[in-house]
Amino acid sequence: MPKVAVIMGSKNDWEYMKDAVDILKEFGVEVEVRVVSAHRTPEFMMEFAKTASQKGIEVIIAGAGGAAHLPGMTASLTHLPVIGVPVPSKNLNGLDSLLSIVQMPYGVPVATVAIGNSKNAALLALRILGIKYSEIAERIKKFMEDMKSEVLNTKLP
Ligand SMILES: Nc1c(C(=O)O)ncn1[C@@H]1O[C@H](COP(=O)(O)O)[C@@H](O)[C@H]1O
Repeated sequence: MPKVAVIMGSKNDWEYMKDAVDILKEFGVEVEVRVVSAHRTPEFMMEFAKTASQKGIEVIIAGAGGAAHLPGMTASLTHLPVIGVPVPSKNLNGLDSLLSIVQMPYGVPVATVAIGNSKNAALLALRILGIKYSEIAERIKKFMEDMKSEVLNTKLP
């Protein structure tokens, strides 16, 4: 069974990260969900990132707000693909989170989605898994077809 980790810097990020977990589960993916913080639990973050692959995790989605170091630090400690979700912050509405996550130096990529868009993080993780798991690729294709039909059949007043 494919396995994805969804980690976040604080329990307060859950409201933004929940959608990713729901979508992954809907597609039959096993999800490990945890609060992990590069700032508040640095040793645990290191252990989590270093052992993720051995535990069968294939993609990591990391959400964080403000000085959002979690996705980048995680990516520096594992070869697995890391998708960063900039969580909306109180004072700067997530622009700080976005810039913290997206501006990674050469050699340590983090695939960054839009502010608060954990749904796209899940869909990107599924596309990555689809390379290995053909049933997931087929479901993503169907999802795209359904979305297309919905848009084409939209009736405006
Ligand atoms: N950005 C990070 C990291 C990290 O990057 O390691 N750890 C916590 N945080 C963020 O701090 C914000 C406020 O957290 P609290 O609401 O718990 O004070 C959250 O959005 C969290 O992601």
